[in-house]
Amino acid sequence: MRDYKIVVLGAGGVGKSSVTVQFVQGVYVESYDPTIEDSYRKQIEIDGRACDLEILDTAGVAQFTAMRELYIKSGKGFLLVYSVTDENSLKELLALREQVLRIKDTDNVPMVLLGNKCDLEEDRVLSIEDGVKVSQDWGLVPFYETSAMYKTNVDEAFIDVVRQIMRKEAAISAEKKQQKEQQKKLQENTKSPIEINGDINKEKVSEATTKTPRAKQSAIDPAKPKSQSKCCTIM
Ligand SMILES: Nc1nc2c(ncn2[C@@H]2O[C@H](COP(=O)(O)OP(=O)(O)OP(=O)(O)O)[C@@H](O)[C@H]2O)c(=O)[nH]1
Repeated sequence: MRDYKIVVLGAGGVGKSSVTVQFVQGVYVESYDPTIEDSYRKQIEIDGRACDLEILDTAGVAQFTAMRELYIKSGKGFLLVYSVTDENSLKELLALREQVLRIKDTDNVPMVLLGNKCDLEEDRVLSIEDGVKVSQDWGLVPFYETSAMYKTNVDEAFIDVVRQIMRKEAAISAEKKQQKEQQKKLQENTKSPIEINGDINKEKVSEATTKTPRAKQSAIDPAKPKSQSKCCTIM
């Protein structure tokens, strides 16, 4: 079973805990209790592979965000959550994504963008198009409008990020394998024929052995031309 560490990030009150608890336990948390840090585990089969997910529900409110950098360092995949009822929560995500890319030191980080509370149509201030626009600006990061309350797109979002991690890990191990093979080929090519082929080795050794006396002879025979003696010395 493989381990997948997923980190849920976003502003305070957007529904990070609700989305996480709905995915892990299948229940909706109505009350609001600002998170400091909660860790959940869930075992799930994705594409025929058993996965052990460790999900870190992080703090959104400013006074609890000191540990964020550490969470990001340890995370393999990220759920970036905003609320469709809160314009600022989407703006906050822009800075959060930058922080993730900076800490990970790559643009290729498994992540999904979640516009949560999509059931609250009357309070909505951000449209689907607003989310799509951000997803496009981020290089087509998968985007889901979710409702933790109705479990809309919640499983889909988590499974998407795990699949991204799987693809990334597969690509990295394929690249490592290719590099090893290239290195092996390079080493073989730089070896002399004597080292590569045992038979050649024997042949060369016996040839060299049988030729050595002649070489010595020609070297001490002043009657032989110089070019011939050089040839024998090389062997
Ligand atoms: N209608 C509706 N309410 C939601 C949804 N998701 C969360 N809520 C409510 O929004 C409030 C905040 O949800 P939380 O899940 O605690 O938010 P959070 O992002 O974890 O908040 P912090 O821990 O402070 O960062 C709670 O009262 C939830 O019941 C949703 O999809 N629809």
